[in-house]
Amino acid sequence: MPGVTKIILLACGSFNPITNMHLRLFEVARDALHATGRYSVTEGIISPVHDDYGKKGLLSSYHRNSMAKLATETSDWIRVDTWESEIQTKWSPTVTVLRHHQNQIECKRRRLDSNIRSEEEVAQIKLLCGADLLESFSVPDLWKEEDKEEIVSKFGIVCITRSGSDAAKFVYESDLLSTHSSKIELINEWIYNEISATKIRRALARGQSVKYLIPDAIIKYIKANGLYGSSVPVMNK
Ligand SMILES: Nc1ncnc2c1ncn2[C@@H]1O[C@H](COP(=O)(O)OP(=O)(O)OP(=O)(O)O)[C@@H](O)[C@H]1O
Ligand SMILES: O=C(O)c1ccc[n+]([C@@H]2O[C@H](COP(=O)([O-])O)[C@@H](O)[C@H]2O)c1
Repeated sequence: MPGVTKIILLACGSFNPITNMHLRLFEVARDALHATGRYSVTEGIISPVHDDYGKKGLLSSYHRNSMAKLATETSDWIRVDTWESEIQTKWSPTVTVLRHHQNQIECKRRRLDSNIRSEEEVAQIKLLCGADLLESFSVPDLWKEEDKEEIVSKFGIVCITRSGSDAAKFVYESDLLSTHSSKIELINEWIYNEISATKIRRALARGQSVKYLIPDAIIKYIKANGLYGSSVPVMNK
């Protein structure tokens, strides 16, 4: 459609484990982007971080990817991509992951070129994140300046505002982000909740229920593999 930009949303993170909140980010983003009439979201990609990221308590990418794949089984547009966590031999900066996926799209298009009308535009990868990830841009020495610049100016960011954060103020106060504010979509999640992977891990370690917070298939996987300090309940043995 003329004037409508095709978008692929890429979410990077630990996904340790993936929660309903992570999946919800994609749905909220797609609805809001479509409502603008300017974008068509064609795909969502979840890219769990490499084990070398070294965050405390980070489970192996094997398990994190398996759970994310189970969680996306019922989606017809969100998928898990393991290039970052399994093909790479070390942690990759987020800009490298974005570049990889943009290249993939462009290579695929070249392969299909004869079947595609030349004026048809190629889909653009955008970083999908929560406000906490955007706000981590201000943590000293965490992100390289040139990476932040490339992420926001070349790819663009779709940020879902998490309760208690003030993403608009954060963009205003950052020279880099406000210069490129046309490349940043801030989307309000009105039906917000406080599900976080940290709280899920904590509940599991305490033997508390996480039903309705993460998909049932993942609860089953976690229990079956004894992850996060959970154990198989006696009656289910
Ligand atoms: N409740 C939430 N609202 C909005 N965005 C969220 C929320 N929870 C996570 N995200 C976003 O999901 C993406 C991946 O999250 P990630 O797994 O790294 O963090 P997390 O769920 O906060 O995990 P942890 O609790 O282990 O730090 C990030 O962009 C993060 O900002
Ligand atoms: O590219 C960077 O410099 C960079 C710096 C800090 C974090 N990231 C990415 O941001 C994500 C943060 O995940 P988490 O679980 O620490 O919130 C993860 O995918 C990291 O690879 C990326």
